[in-house]
Amino acid sequence: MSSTDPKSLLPDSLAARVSALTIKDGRAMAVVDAAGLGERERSDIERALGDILGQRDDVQETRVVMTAERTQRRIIAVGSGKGGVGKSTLTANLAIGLAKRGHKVGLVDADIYGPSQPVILGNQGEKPVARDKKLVPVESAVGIPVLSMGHLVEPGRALAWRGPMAGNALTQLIDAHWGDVDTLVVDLPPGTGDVQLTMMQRFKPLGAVLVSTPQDLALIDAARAGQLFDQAGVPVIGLVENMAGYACPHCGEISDPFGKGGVETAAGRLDLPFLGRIPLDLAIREGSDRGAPPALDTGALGAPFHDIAAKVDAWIGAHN
Ligand SMILES: Nc1ncnc2c1ncn2[C@@H]1O[C@H](COP(=O)(O)OP(=O)(O)OP(=O)(O)O)[C@@H](O)[C@H]1O
Repeated sequence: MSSTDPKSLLPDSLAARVSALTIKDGRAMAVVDAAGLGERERSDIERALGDILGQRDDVQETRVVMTAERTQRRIIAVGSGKGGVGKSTLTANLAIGLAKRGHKVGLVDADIYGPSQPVILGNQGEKPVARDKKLVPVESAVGIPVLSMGHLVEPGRALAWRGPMAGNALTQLIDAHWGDVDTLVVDLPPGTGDVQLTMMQRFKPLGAVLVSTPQDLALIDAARAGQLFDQAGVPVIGLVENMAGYACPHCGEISDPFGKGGVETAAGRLDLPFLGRIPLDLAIREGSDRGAPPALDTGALGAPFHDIAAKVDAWIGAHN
C-alpha cells in the first residue's frame, strides 16, 4: 500500500472530484462524487483516473465508483410560464413547509431574471464562500440553506447570461456543499429557457410544481412550461393557483381581481393534479419583503402553503 495520500497523485481538478482513493494489493479504488456530471464527463473522469493510476507499478487494476449522490438528493423544481406570478414566494414557503414535515431542505434560486430568495429568506448581502472549488450554501434565518444567482452576481447582471453561462451558474449552485440536505427545492426562471434545459439535462428533477395566476395568458404559458417538463420525462407534481381571491384588509370582502378557479380548471383539462390556491393577501407580500415568509405562520396565513407542502410531501413519498 502506498505510504503517501494517493490523492496527491492526481491533478487538482481531478482530486476535487475524488472523495476517496485507496491503493491496496495491486488494486486502486477511486470513489468519485458524480453530482451534476453528464455521461461524457463521467467517462472522461473514469478514463483519466485509469490512465494516471494505471501507470503505477503498484496498480494492476483500477476501479472507479461514481457515487449516486445525484439521485439521493432529490430535486423539486418550481416553475411558471411567466414572471411575477408568485413562483419565488411559493418556492420559499414550500421549502419551509417541506422542512417542517421532516425533509432536510436546501433552496436553489436559479431565477436569473429576478433572484429574490435572499430577500424573502432574509439573508441579502451575505455571500457564500467556496471550499474545494465548490460553494458553501448560505444559512438563512428560517433555517434553510440557500444558494442564489443573486449570490453570484450583482443584481440585474445575470440577465445578460445566455446558454452555457447560465447553465454553468446553475451547476455551481446545485453541485455545491449541500451536506445532509436531501431535498433541493429549485426556483427556476419563468418560461422555458437555457436554465430549464440545463436543469433537465444535468440534474433531472424528481418532479416539478407549476405556479400560475388564474389569468388566461399566464395559464397558457404555464401549460407550455408543463409540456417542457413532460417532454424531458420530469413529472409535473401539480399546479398551484396564486393570487386568487383578494381579501380586502378593510372590510374583509373577497374579490377576484385575476379571476378564480382557472388554474384548477386548466389542471383538469391538462390532466394534472391541482395542489391548491393561495389568496392575494397583502400580508404575504409584506412578509416576503421583510424576510418573514408566511409559511412561518402557523395560522390562516401559512395554511395554504402547508396544505400544498403536505401534498408535495405525499407525492415525494409515493415517487421515491
Ligand atoms: N399571494 C400573494 N399575495 C400577495 N402578494 C404576493 C402573492 N404572491 C406573490 N406576491 C408578491 O408578488 C410579487 C411577485 O412575486 P414573486 O417574486 O414570488 O413572483 P415570481 O413569479 O417569482 O416573479 P419573478 O419571476 O419575476 O421573480 C412579490 O412582491 C410577492 O411578494
